[in-house]
Amino acid sequence: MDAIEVTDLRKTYGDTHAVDGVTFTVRTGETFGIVGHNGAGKTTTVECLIGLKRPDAGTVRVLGEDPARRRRALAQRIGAQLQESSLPERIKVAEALRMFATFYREAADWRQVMERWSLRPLARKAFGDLSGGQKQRLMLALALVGDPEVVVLDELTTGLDPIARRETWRLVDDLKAVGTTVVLVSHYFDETEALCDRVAVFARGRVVAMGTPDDIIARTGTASLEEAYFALEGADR
Ligand SMILES: Nc1ncnc2c1ncn2[C@@H]1O[C@H](COP(=O)(O)OP(=O)(O)OP(=O)(O)O)[C@@H](O)[C@H]1O
Repeated sequence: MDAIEVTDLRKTYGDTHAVDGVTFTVRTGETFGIVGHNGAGKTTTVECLIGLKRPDAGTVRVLGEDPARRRRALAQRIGAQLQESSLPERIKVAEALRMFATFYREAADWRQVMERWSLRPLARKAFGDLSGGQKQRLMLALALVGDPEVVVLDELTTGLDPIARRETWRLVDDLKAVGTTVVLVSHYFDETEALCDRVAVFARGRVVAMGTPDDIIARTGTASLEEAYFALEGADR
């Protein structure tokens, strides 16, 4: 069974067709990229995947369930690191991990998660005192403490310096290695190209290309996913 099936998804805000007939599937164990520029409909799509938004039309199935109806049950099986997600400034790293573990019926051992994501030296540090990269590492660990089958990462490395970005990429590679299904939302084409098995390129609420980064690059006769995007985006207008 595919981990995620999205068919003809539509979501409108007033006159804005934020998501305008999007179809894709994510295979179990795959790292799937949703890439596109600001306002392309990426976040709205993932909000529908995790049940935060209800589609106007189309169907969404995550692990065989409808997130709009089964959000609470699915929350036990999906880990999400969302754009601009945050924590209280004073909460300590270990405290946050311990607290998040209580949200899940079958959580991972939070101490092991802390160890695995190299957070032990920061255990007693307050969230507000962490660097951008450390905060991101903690948010990623929190998304994983429920031992999820599917992980959704939205704009994982926005605002990070190049070193912290590369470090975060390695963490995503580690996730892939243990067979977790990952949906990676990004407006960085290099990141998507480096990390994802397959990619859906979004523009103006629609998928303008889908496939492995190599396929999309070859099909468009370009040298990178970013160049491919501009070629497709121009052709789509
Ligand atoms: N709650 C809302 N009310 C009105 N319009 C919205 C709302 N949420 C999103 N939109 C609009 O829908 C479109 C798609 O937004 P969305 O956030 O899904 O795009 P995105 O690809 O994730 O962009 P970004 O990379 O900037 O986060 C945009 O034009 C946005 O302004």
